[in-house]
Amino acid sequence: MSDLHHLLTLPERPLTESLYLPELSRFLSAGIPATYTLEQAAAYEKGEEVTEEDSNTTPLHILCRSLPLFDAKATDSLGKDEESVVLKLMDTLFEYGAGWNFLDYEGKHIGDLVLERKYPQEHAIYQRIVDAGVSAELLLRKIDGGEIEFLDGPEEVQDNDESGNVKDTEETSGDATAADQATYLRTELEYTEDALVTKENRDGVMMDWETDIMAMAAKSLVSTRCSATGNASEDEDEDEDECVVLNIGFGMGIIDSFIQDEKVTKHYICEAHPDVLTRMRETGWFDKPNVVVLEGRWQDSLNELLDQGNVFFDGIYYDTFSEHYQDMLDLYDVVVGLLKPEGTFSFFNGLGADRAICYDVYRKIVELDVANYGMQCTYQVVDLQTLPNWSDVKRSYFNCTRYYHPEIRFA
Ligand SMILES: C[S@@+](CC[C@H](N)C(=O)[O-])C[C@H]1O[C@@H](n2cnc3c(N)ncnc32)[C@H](O)[C@@H]1O
Repeated sequence: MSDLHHLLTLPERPLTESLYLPELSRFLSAGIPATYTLEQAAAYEKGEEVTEEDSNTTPLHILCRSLPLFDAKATDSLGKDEESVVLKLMDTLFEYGAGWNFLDYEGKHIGDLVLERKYPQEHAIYQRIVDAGVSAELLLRKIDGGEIEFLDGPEEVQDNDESGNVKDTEETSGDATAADQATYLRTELEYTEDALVTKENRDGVMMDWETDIMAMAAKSLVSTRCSATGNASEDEDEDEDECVVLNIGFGMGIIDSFIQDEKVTKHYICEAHPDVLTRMRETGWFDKPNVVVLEGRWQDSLNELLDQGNVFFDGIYYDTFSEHYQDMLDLYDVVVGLLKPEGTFSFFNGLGADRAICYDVYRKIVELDVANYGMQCTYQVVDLQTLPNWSDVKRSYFNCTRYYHPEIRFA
């Protein structure tokens, strides 16, 4: 282990600035990279080369792994002064270019390690990593000139990892359905008892563990205007009190059934996949008196509605498949044009949900992005009672125990 790495094992307590900070700065200003990994140090000692496949146990990993367990009552837990030293060490490492998104020799992210040491997600040390992630992602966007390579997952992608229902940005060999919309729309789908999957690859397009989330989302969409208890359509002034809702992505129709329970005046459903549209025909969705089905991709149908200029929504929900965060950014442009001033926009939030830290980074990114449109995003945080069972689908797309349900409204 190099001296830099040893320093970050926090060998001496209590942690003080004078004990740690000048020493760390000395190493880094002497040219040791803040990303210098244990693997590189080991290879150097043996006179070997580090291969690309090697893991990346960075100085930040060593620091996070070495934190005392968080326990407010324990005598050896971090005091406030020590916490501030740790934050300064992190700041220094980030200033010198430490990456926030590497996986160490156990496939762990620095965020995972802090949580493993029992620090709560609200803790300043964990939040420092979130902030680093947000800054890095926003910077990457600028550097890429708008080509967003957004949180494809940390540097090494494990089996079974995938970002959520903007359902992934990671392409895997021989399977582009989750990554490429055109491929997905040509792919045959199959409805099973509790899921909608791609027939050949068994990619989960929609699964019924999301039912409680869909119920909550349906309530949000009608929250400012109407609900089953206060049926707006029976009011005298139709225009004033009508409640018009749009759902983008039918899937298993779970949210649409909940929306129907709310007795909305008009319920638009936008769906692009031919197999799903067939299912909707077979199950009577085209015949429901208050349902308008917009066939085709939202990118086409919703722009037509915008051009029409006479349909506005109290609630808009977005939950598609094989789209990327860039698509959501495009959608914000449409949402601001179609949402009524007091309306609610929400979406299935699987953004970065293959890992708690990435999920927390996305949580903030969305807040910042919608703020650019004069909108505010608030989250209901829900402890998931039913965790997904991935045995029948190829890859999981949600690995967190808490769900952040977004409600976005004009501020
Ligand atoms: C995850 S499912 C939606 C599940 C739904 N929320 C439910 O409660 O069952 C995603 C759906 O979005 C549809 N979809 C994907 N891309 C789309 C697009 N660009 N426009 C419209 N629908 C799309 C898919 O065909 C699929 O039916």
